[in-house]
Amino acid sequence: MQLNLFLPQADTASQPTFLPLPDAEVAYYSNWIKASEADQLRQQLEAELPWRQDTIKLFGKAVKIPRLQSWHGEESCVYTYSGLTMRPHPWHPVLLMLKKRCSKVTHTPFNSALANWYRHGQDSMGMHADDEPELGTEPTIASVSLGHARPFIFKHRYSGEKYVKLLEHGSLLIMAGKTQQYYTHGIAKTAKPIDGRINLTFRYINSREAEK
Ligand SMILES: O=C(O)CCC(=O)C(=O)O
Ligand SMILES: [Fe+2]
Repeated sequence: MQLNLFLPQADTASQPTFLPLPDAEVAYYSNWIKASEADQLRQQLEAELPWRQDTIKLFGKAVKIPRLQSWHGEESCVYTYSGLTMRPHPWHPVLLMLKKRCSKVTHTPFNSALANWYRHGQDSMGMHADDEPELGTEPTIASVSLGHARPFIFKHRYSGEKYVKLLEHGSLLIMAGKTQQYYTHGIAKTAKPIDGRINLTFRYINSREAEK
């Protein structure tokens, strides 16, 4: 049913690849944004978003998360993540432009975006699913990557099977359907001396759910 989300659009530069993940719906567009524009967007977001390094509680201890983050969207989009409640910053023009482009591809609305800046190979994101109640049961999440390509790891929650997809500069990854119910995902650290990467995940937050 949801596969029509991914019908090729006349105005998108690339055609999607559907990842061979049982129980999930994931589409990948490489070169979704052409390299010269992606370079410029990355520079602008690095310079202009109000980046911060948050602290979360892990086994009762305060730990700095290994990356910088910035949360944007409509005022009602308060988001709770690893026990951290984030109030959104207003939309940045680049985020608003990309949000509209993502909605065109997915035919779904987005009202918020989480920006993550992996400054180097030691920045990472632990395995998790974007399955908070405020995202709904089958969220469509659009993930735009800018900068050094990093392997994105999927792990099936029941079979344990892993699948790795390299998320390239200017790419778009769409996760939909039961992807969050059946898989966790994350970005591992690497000892390689690599350049930074920004990832943007566009989401739809149902603020009524968040209050329950
Ligand atoms: O950096 C990425 O590609 C993953 C980001 C992610 O999983 C998230 O923001 O929830
Ligand atoms: Fe995620």
